[in-house]
Amino acid sequence: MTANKSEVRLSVQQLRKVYGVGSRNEVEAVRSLTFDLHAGEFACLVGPSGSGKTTLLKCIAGLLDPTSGEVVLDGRRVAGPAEGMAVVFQEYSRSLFPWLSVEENVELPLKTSGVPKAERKARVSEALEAVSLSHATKSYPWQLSGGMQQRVAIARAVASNPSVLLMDEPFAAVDAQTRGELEDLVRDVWQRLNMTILFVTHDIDESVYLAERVLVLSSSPTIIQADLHIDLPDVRSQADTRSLHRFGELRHQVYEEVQFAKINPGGERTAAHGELRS
Ligand SMILES: Nc1ncnc2c1ncn2[C@@H]1O[C@H](COP(=O)(O)OP(=O)(O)OP(=O)(O)O)[C@@H](O)[C@H]1O
Repeated sequence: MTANKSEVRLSVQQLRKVYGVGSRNEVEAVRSLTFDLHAGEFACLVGPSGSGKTTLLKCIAGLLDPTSGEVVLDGRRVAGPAEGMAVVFQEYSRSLFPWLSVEENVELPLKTSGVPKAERKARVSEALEAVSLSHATKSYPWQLSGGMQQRVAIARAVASNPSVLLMDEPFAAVDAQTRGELEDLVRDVWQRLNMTILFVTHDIDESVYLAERVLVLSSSPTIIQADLHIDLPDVRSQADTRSLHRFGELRHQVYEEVQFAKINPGGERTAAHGELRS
């Protein structure tokens, strides 16, 4: 899908989510979240544990109804699992069917949505090539390493040609080296296929390395506490980018925001904390 960066792909407007409304166990998880994601953007969402990242992502994906506010994808209000959205979760082993081969796993959602066979084959092949798995199309998930399984899950999401790709801590369960490789792979896929990505992580370094923009969530009840532009060079590498002075500055800035978020539910700032830095 080609990206015109001025186009708003995803708009989250005053989204609020309260669990157990009216009950004794009522929890206001998300207070009021508003932000837009433009076509071709790569944004990371970070926040302390329990800050509502998963709740927000589920509301955006249409898997959970917000209490109020709305999510709009390509001009249409999201009111259930949205076709233009694909999600990659952390638990890759549970998201793949062990009795289907790699290519069958990637093809399945396209089959279900009635994409003609020739187009299906072309999209599966392009997606598997984008994640460097063209050599493993006939393998089964259980024959692959954890990192490779997650690449299959990414290929499946990419093959559906989504308007927005949502990723919920997708690399939290893999070892550090594989994680670095997958980070580079996602940036490569994002650039090659002109994707729009919203990536949730609790890892500050990962958010700075991956994104063009980092949204920091406050503690629950959640708001967007900071919206930071990541002005690192477009071409990134694990060794060089992470040793840039600017990388350290940005990491420090995000770290401070997350520390502030931990002790200030709702993201309220006193005059001493100053204005939001963005
Ligand atoms: N089904 C639920 N019922 C009631 N409260 C819930 C439910 N799911 C989440 N919460 C509460 O909503 C708040 C936000 O939770 P959520 O899991 O969205 O945060 P998170 O940032 O994804 O957490 P983590 O980083 O630990 O995965 C927490 O206070 C949590 O206890």
